[in-house]
Amino acid sequence: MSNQQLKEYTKDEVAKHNTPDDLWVIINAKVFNLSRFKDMHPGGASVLLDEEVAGQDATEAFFSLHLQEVLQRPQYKRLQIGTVAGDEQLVRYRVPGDMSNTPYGEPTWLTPAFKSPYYSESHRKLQQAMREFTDEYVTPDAELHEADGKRPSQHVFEKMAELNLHAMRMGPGKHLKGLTLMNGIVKPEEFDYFHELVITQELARCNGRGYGDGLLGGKVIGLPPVLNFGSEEIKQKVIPEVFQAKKFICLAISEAHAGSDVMGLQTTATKTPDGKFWIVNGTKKWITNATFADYFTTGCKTEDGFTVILIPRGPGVETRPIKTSYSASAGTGFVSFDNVKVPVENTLGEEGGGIFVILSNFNHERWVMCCSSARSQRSVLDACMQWTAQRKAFGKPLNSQAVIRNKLAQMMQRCETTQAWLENITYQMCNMSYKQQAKKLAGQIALLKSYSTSSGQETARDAVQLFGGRGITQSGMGKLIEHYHRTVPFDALLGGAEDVLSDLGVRQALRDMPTDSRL
Ligand code: HEM
Repeated sequence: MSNQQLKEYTKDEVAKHNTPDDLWVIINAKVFNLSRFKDMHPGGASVLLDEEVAGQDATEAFFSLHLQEVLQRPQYKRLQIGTVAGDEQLVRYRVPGDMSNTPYGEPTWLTPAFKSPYYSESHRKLQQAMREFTDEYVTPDAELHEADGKRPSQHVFEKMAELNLHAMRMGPGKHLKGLTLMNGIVKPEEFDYFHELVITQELARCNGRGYGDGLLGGKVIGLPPVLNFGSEEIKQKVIPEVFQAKKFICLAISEAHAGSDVMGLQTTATKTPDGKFWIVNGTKKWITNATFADYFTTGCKTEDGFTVILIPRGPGVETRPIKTSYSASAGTGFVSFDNVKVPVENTLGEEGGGIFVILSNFNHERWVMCCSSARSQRSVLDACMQWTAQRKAFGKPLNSQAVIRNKLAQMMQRCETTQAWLENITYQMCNMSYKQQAKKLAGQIALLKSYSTSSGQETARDAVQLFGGRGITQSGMGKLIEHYHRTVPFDALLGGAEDVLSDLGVRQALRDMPTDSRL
């Protein structure tokens, strides 16, 4: 019901409705009739009958105990019967596309009065469009399927396909040629890594970690070997199907036997005597999107070493879900290949050259993870800033305590450091060839990823302390914190474990140590 259709009441009129059978309250300048709802109220009837609540303005009490989204739910919106004459809303309701007005709630480039050399008008326009798109289509679907474990809805995949988001998430390149990107906001030839950063960071705001990976995380890592190393025939068939969300693809590398140690893999591919087919045998574990994938970009041991082969779902390919501590919406699965016959034309890159195919993919994958990790941490900081301002303990807001402010300080430092380093690396990526990136940035990206995920885990731990019991509760005011704290280890493991990445960063630096320098 719009405000125009709602009746206006004075505060005195509302105050007369303060009995169990006739119970009204004012919340944010709106009048609610809770007479029938009180017995179904999850917080109990007694709190609503309190003399400071029944018939009174309960705005402060309400917002100290509920997320504002509660009032947007249709079943509760219906309880609203009127507005209060002359009363202003105390709390601003968020609408799709809104920017946070909390200090540090957005990266500096999106904060009024701050400037950045990295972003142009098209980045800013894309950011606004992505924010609206995420709020309107992605977040509601994430809320639903993070909880029920079903894969993201086909209509979301299709909406993303219409805007060519699946193509844009593969980064800049020839694959964008001729496509209309986000209704023409960005031209294919101007699309750069900052546009991709914007897309990744805005999608990360859906705050569904498992769902977010379900939203074609498998494609982001499984399709590049096809794009960069597939035959023309394979590319022409597979890429359009995947970009249009008609088919799904995943990367099948890790096994029960080996994860970061790619050369330790045991899945084998042997050629048929006529040399026309591969016969693939083996198993893969923790494969994102496996349960609904149509194609598996698979690492195999071959006669010449390690080879990557594109395996379509078919006879001999089985997948089953693996229950992990994030949502089954990610489609995390166990894959078995049992005498699977695949044409040799499905080989991606050189036979025996698989390690190059996989390694060239790692930088981009890890950088994407840094983008989303930086943004998720910021959403947590935003929530902590709001919570510690509105939550009162011992008669004062939490943020009036120095020990609380110290936790906020550290969160701000981690967020700003991660984003600034990320933007610097992104700028270098925009100015280096793919080959140069592999040579010069592998170490930087590895170090940033391990920094952002270890700092993310510290932020998660601190945020739980700030939210108390709500930080370990899956509904209500701390649900974002509970979710982040439970799922942040996925950032820290997927794409390379922290210790492995830190070590990689240092080893890359040592490789370039001059032999002629002395202290
Ligand atoms: C339109 C009016 C209201 C609606 C629709 C509503 C709805 C809800 C819902 C959905 C929850 C569960 C939230 C969760 O999952 O944690 C809840 C909890 C609660 N509500 Fe309300 N409520 C309303 C008004 C009020 C008011 C005026 C008070 C007064 C102080 C109140 C006090 C509480 C309390 C104490 C809880 C438990 C909070 C917790 O466990 O953290 N509610 N309410």
